[in-house]
Amino acid sequence: MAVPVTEIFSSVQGEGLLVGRRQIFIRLYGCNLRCSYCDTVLTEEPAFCRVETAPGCGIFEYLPNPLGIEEIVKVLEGLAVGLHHSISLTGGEPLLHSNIIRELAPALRGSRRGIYLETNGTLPDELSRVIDLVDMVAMDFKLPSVSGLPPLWSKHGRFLEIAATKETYVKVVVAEQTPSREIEMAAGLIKSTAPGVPLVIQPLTTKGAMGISPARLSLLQRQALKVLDDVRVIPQTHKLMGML
Ligand SMILES: C[S@@+](CC[C@H](N)C(=O)[O-])C[C@H]1O[C@@H](n2cnc3c(N)ncnc32)[C@H](O)[C@@H]1O
Ligand SMILES: Nc1nc2[nH]cc(C(=O)O)c2c(=O)[nH]1
Ligand code: SF4
Ligand SMILES: [Mg+2]
Repeated sequence: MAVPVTEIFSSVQGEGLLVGRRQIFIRLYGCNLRCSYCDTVLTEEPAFCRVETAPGCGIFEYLPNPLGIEEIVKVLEGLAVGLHHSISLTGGEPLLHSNIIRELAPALRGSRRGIYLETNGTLPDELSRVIDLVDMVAMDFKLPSVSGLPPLWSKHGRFLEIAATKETYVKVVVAEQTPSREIEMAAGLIKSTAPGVPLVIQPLTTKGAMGISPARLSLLQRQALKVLDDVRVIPQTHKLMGML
């Protein structure tokens, strides 16, 4: 199986409910969306996958794309997979490659808690093909005010129904211009679909700084707490630490 991979590295999960956990990140190439704020997406498939030779050293080796599954497993062994909480499948949008994940996931053994899928929450049919093979799902709801995308609520709703059969949470990236009604929509959709699922409000990061004032952030959390029990505000902590 040929896997187009942007990078593989060992780091500390910087976002969401698993913040602080050690993970190996496998970043698959390609995305079905173009969020205006995206810190990651590439327009062209990279000729090489970069692999940090030791965590945090900033020195990379380059493996020609696409990679084979055995090659990925060897990289994981080199990164001491057994010391890691979990393996993050991210991107881009990893679910663009649901057929690859069906072969790859069973080979990704040796972490302590299995596979963590980081996804934009818009490809429910693809999720249903791999949900039995992953252990945790971190899904975004894309808010039009920040993403610049059209509303995606019905896709997010169908996706959350499937994700909620596993350990999951919803993340929304917010900025100063995010209106209360978008947070209310997000909270309301969780409440009506899978009411126990936590909501993480993640401030937009631009040029290393937060794209929202403390007052606005606090207001958005209070709005969501009127609807849901578990609403947390967590910034992108890996960027504060200068980690990958
Ligand atoms: C790069 S995406 C990859 C996974 C998937 N495509 C998605 O959007 O969830 C990982 C996470 O980073 C978030 N993100 C990307 N750029 C960001 C930024 N500038 N500030 C805050 N969060 C950002 C996304 O919203 C998403 O939650
Ligand atoms: N440390 C760290 N944590 C992360 N959480 C989500 C990330 C992503 O880009 O998917 C990410 C990332 O790129 N690095
Ligand atoms: S869905 Fe994720 S990877 Fe794709 S553009 Fe949006 S933030 Fe970037
Ligand atoms: Mg990232």
